Amino acid sequence: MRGFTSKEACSSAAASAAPGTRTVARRLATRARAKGGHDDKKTLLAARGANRRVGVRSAECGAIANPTIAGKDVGPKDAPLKSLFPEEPKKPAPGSPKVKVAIVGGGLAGLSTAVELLDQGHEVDIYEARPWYGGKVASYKDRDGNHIEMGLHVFFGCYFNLFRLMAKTGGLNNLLLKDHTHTFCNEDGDVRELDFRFFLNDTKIGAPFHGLKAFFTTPQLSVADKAANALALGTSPIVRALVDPEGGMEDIRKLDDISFTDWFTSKGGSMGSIERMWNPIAYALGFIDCNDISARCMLTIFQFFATKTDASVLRMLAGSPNDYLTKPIVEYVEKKGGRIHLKTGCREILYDTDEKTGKTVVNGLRIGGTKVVQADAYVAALDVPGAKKLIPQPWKDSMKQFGDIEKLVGVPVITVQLRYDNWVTEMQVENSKGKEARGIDNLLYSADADFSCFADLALVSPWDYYKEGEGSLMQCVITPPQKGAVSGRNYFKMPKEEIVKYTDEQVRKLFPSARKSKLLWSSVVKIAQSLYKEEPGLDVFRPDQKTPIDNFFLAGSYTKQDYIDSMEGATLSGRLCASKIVDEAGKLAQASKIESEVANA
Ligand SMILES: Cc1cc2nc3c(=O)[nH]c(=O)nc-3n(C[C@H](O)[C@H](O)[C@H](O)COP(=O)(O)OP(=O)(O)OC[C@H]3O[C@@H](n4cnc5c(N)ncnc54)[C@H](O)[C@@H]3O)c2cc1C
Repeated sequence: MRGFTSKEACSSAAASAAPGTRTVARRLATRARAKGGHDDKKTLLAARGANRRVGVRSAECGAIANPTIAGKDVGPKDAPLKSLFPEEPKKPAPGSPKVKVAIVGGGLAGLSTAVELLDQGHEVDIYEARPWYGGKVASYKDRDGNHIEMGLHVFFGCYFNLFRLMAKTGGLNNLLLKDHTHTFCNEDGDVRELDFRFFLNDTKIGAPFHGLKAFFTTPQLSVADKAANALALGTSPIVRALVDPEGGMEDIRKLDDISFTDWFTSKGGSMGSIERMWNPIAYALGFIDCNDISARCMLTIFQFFATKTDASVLRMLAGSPNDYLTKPIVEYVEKKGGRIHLKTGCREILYDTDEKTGKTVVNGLRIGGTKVVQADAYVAALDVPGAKKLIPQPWKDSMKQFGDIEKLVGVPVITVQLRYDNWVTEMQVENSKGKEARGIDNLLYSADADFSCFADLALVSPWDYYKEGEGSLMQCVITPPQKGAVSGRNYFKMPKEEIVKYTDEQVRKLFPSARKSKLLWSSVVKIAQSLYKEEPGLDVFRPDQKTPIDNFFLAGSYTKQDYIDSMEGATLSGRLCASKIVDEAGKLAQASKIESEVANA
């Protein structure tokens, strides 16, 4: 019936420790809120400590706490590949040229670009179309004070660039460590783990052995599927990556033309593993299934999981993305003199093309209605639909790098929040102490629902989402929303009430405790084009951050970088973009014609 089969004794310790400590954390956090939000630092810090204790207890019973995630310790030595963690920029020499940079887009990529440029002493303005910053990782409060998120965000242990950014801007302690397991929820409370916790005589056993242990012991796959899995992954570039990570990645890049299903089954992998394990993971990574996702995308992640012990550990924000992820970054930008202009979308890129040389130079951005702003360098830190719309058609027609962007598409996704009066993931877990109730404080996957990944925000991110007297706040990511993974329903066309009805029905199908619970509140966020669709053959069309136009650059998770479309990819793209601007600063300053911001009628 149920999971947690490996290490019952360990589950028992976690079960007895976690709810207790969580309750303390919740009470303290609630008290802090009651005392006027987040101003009562002492109480909040106490809550923070209580939450950390959940991680500490978990570590004692086998989950891997990552002691290197502590600001100063995050560095290239931890990154799986050189290409994933650019060198730290050198301190600018006195008198080195400074440039003024206009960044369009206030998502993580735009913010990351801004932080890097400001740290190098350059001047930055960010122009964001929406009334809030953060892009796809944004959240805002509705009229009743509920935090509405663009999507459920999970942090893998290999987010070295994002951890570096969060450490720099003071937000790293806002991440809560989860048990080192990946949890699959099947119908009727049948929860099964892929358990990376591996200790022999109290010695932590790391990569690749913890991964092998996880895959060979998981009850989510049959013995036959495990054997087929071993055959397929055992002949993959991951094996090369174990001794030669850069070489392994080279081989993985070559697998962009084939879907994960085609590659995996050609190597002897079974459809059983695809259906019960890899599809939910593919949906969580790229919002598409294994038939649609490229083998490169999946194997990139597997490589990190296989070669770095803590790459597969999950962390989640202590509260809403706005308060605990983007706000510290924005405050850092503003403290360093950067300016963020919200509700200030860029309508048009203004440029001149020399008829003789064919050379194009950007000379301004049309912002809002009629205002024009000028800078030495311009960055489009946009999502795929935003970039397609803003980049001038003549550029797409004449410069391949811009034309290629038209070949990329965004995938739709729907995020549903459901607030219950009870703890819906609470399970009767049987272990050496008997039966006890346990809520699941981690990211959850399911092959039995139209939402393939989800979490109880009241447990995983309690500082904003735990509410005294109420229960779970399930945040469910419906992928693919045009043909629900299990039901085939077209959610995108449905009104909100119907989406909520079907999502709630499926929560009840998965968790028996949900069947006794009352749905109190719900919200639905639809994004028609979110991540770029990582289907076979498209990686080659991702544009570099440097473009054929000397004073125009690109950033964004969809641009060329060795990570998948993600928060880490967006942050990395910002670092790459900033370093390319810094490299060109002398030329850009010399070529600059701007004197001040001009307003044109
Ligand atoms: C539902 C969901 C769940 C996700 N879960 C995870 C996860 O668990 N882990 C993970 O790592 N990643 C996750 N992601 C992916 C992650 O959120 C993105 O990869 C990342 O945030 C992209 O950042 P970006 O800055 O490149 O793009 P965006 O966040 O899209 O930012 C682009 C910005 O440009 C602005 N803009 C567009 N046009 C204009 C214009 N003309 N003028 C001014 N501004 C403009 C937009 O308003 C937006 O703010 C998830 C995404 C979604 C949608």
